[in-house]
Amino acid sequence: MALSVDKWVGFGSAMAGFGLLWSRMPEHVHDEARHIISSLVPMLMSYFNPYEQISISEYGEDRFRRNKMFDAVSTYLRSTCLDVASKLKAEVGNKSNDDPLISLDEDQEVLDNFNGARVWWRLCPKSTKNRAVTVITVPVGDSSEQPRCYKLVFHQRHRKLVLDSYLPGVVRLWRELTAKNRQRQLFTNHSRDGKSHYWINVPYNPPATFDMLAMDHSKKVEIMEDLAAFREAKEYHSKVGKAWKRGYLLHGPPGTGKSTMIGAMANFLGYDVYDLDLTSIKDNAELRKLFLDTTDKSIIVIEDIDAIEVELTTKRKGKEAAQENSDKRTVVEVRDKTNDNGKVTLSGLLSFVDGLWSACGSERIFVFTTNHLDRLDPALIRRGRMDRHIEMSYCRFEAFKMLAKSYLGITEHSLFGEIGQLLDEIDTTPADVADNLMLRARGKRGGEIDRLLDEMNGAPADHMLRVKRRREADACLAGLVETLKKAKMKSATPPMDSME
Ligand SMILES: Nc1ncnc2c1ncn2[C@@H]1O[C@H](COP(=O)(O)OP(=O)(O)OP(=O)(O)O)[C@@H](O)[C@H]1O
Ligand SMILES: [Mg+2]
Repeated sequence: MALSVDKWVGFGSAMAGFGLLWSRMPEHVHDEARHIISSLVPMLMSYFNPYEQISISEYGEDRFRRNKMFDAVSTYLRSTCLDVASKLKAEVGNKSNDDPLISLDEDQEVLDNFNGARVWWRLCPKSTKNRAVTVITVPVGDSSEQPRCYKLVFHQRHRKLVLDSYLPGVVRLWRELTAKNRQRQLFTNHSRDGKSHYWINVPYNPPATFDMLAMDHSKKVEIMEDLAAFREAKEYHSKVGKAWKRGYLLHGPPGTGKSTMIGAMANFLGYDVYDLDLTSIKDNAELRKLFLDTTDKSIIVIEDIDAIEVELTTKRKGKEAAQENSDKRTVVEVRDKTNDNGKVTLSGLLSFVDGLWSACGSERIFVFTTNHLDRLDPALIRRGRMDRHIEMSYCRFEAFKMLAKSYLGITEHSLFGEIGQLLDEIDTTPADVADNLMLRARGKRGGEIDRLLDEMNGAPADHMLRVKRRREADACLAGLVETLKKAKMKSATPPMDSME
């Protein structure tokens, strides 16, 4: 079929050439005859060549910009038509796995079916001339070298279907696949020579997922549902006239999983993360520039907002307010010395969260974290400003069971009862518990385990592995009980100065 389609298109070109020649016939040919024959040419052309063709060039008109339609077609063909092609090309992809990137080789033609219509695709190599007949072509510059291009051939009766449904479908699939396979990025603000600020980014693959986040189960499900609803709520937001953004305030003691939660959110939504360091930003104008440089589908994070807010509060309330709290005063004095004029102000920050500027950009999530909810300016935490306040709290038994499952792969153990009781009595962070569950405990008790395995030498490998895991879990949990008991004793002992 490849040949026959080419022939038809070639034949069409020949007929077009003939039409051109005919229109330049010498004067002596009778005018009327010339007119009749000229009008017959297009009819003959479409009779003999019922095929039409669309070219999609690799580069845009200016030769510098890639034509995204070309990339869309490459992705589409890679995912749908490779099975029927015999000439393929392999390259090393830019993903972290070793799977090569397979694509259609040049001059390989493939057939695709769409709603009963047959269409043919071919990747044409770079050439010095492009003689194909085109219905729609991506224009190319004056240079004699033509970039690579895809040619799509279809019967003229399918023209509407191809233009209105098939090609938009190709673009849609490309967008979906690109969004799915996209490498997430972590951005942070950086200043050049202490002057202008810009974002720098690195690939971001946070290991945390909601599955492994140790916290109250129903609270976790609620957050996941909230995020999922947000992602789908484009129409809702435009209907009620609200910017498509959401604010979360994560609060709780250090080591309770606030940063881990941000990673889990990014994984869940597939969004990029912008980690905004407010302390190094000069003024509101810089802050605005940075916000405007963020992309849609992103999480904008400001960690430890209380530390920054100290300064902002001071700006609003005057120095007396700062003197009430010695912690705060230290920060304020340093900041005041270094920044005399322009400052980032609370109102500047809030204008992006829910003020005038919040309408710039969409599908953004703001996450503020703090260890001290009580130190925040009421303007920042008033209802409606941050959509959700999420408390990350100390590790209790339910959270511990999640950690034991992720770290040790166990759901029950004879020490669980004692651990549950101890966790109810003392405030321990998930970070401390997780630290005890890491198999680093082998350092302490690994010798015993290795001796045991030596004795078992000759037993089936999977049995040995099971025993090894069990022993390691025993060691970690025993270590955790020891740590918790020590912490309990410490908290029960009155401090020295109170005994005086
Ligand atoms: N709720 C949790 N679930 C699972 N792991 C946790 C949890 N909390 C803490 N961890 C573990 O402890 C480490 C430290 O936690 P994380 O950095 O998220 O705490 P944080 O609340 O952000 O602390 P800080 O206030 O100091 O920034 C994490 O790498 C993670 O391994
Ligand atoms: Mg943190």
